[in-house]
Amino acid sequence: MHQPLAQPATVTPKTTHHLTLVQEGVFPVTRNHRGDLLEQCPNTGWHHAGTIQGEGKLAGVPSLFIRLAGCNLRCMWQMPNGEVSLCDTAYASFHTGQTRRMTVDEVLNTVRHNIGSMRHVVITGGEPMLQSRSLTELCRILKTELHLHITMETNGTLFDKELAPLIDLVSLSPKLQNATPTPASAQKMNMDYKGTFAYHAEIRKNTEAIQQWMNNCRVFDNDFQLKFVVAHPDEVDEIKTDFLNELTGWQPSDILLMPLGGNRDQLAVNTPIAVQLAVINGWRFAPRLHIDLWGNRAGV
Ligand SMILES: Nc1nc2[nH]cc(C(=O)O)c2c(=O)[nH]1
Ligand code: SF4
Ligand SMILES: [Mg+2]
Repeated sequence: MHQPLAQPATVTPKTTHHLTLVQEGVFPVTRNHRGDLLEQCPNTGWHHAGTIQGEGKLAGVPSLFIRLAGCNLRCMWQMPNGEVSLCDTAYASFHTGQTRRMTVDEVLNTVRHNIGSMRHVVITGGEPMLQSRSLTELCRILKTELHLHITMETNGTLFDKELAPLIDLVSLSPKLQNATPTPASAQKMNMDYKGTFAYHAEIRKNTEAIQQWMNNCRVFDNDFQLKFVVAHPDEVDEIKTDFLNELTGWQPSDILLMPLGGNRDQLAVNTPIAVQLAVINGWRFAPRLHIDLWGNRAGV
């Protein structure tokens, strides 16, 4: 059962902004923003808060996650075997029926009551940059008062110069052509191809915004990673031509290949492909440890 440990005091409001999160909001947690113990244990199945970062340069590092709702893209991948793989967090990006509005103070207090010995928070989505003004207020306090390391996962289509200095590791995950819905893939998922899907191809690539993030990292001594989802060897040509050749100031160790797949079966197919392509090009392979551990469960 939960240990009756002394809890940090809930801090009185100092902030003014709100954030729109998914239902689980800050995860995995055992206490709410007031410090009360929750009845249910987190989706990890553990009786304590926290998980490990499953992806990227900091894979394996104990972390708390903050998942914001809404995304400016609607990704859908056609696997080489014809299967369609939807965004692994579609409930956060475009099936956002159940969201949760919290004040920045409520988010901060939830972090305070659950952070324990962890030193890392990961802000993810959906696309967190759609709420960059509120995020700036949140991150300023996460850094100045809680002294936490902040990773932000973003699709790299948007930049914000106020927020950038506050992000210790910006995890840029630009989307390749393979992520754009097609009439056939949308139909397979019983979704309407029209409307926002049509914008995917237009807005998914913004190398100016990516370069601004990378330049800011150099100025403020922060780090970045360029994380590409792959399922097919041809995608490496596109990564080089459309992204790496247009960008300056990266090293091979900043380029990560992550296998396409939101569940264990899809990952099992695409992991050997991503590993081989990483080895051939001198880049890194990025696992998805949370999917290995918990499958496609949310809030882990
Ligand atoms: N443990 C864990 N690691 C993660 N790394 C990136 C995640 C994401 O969904 O953005 C994620 C996630 O949802 N859980
Ligand atoms: S950009 Fe990321 S969060 Fe948004 S739809 Fe694509 S995979 Fe999902
Ligand atoms: Mg993700």
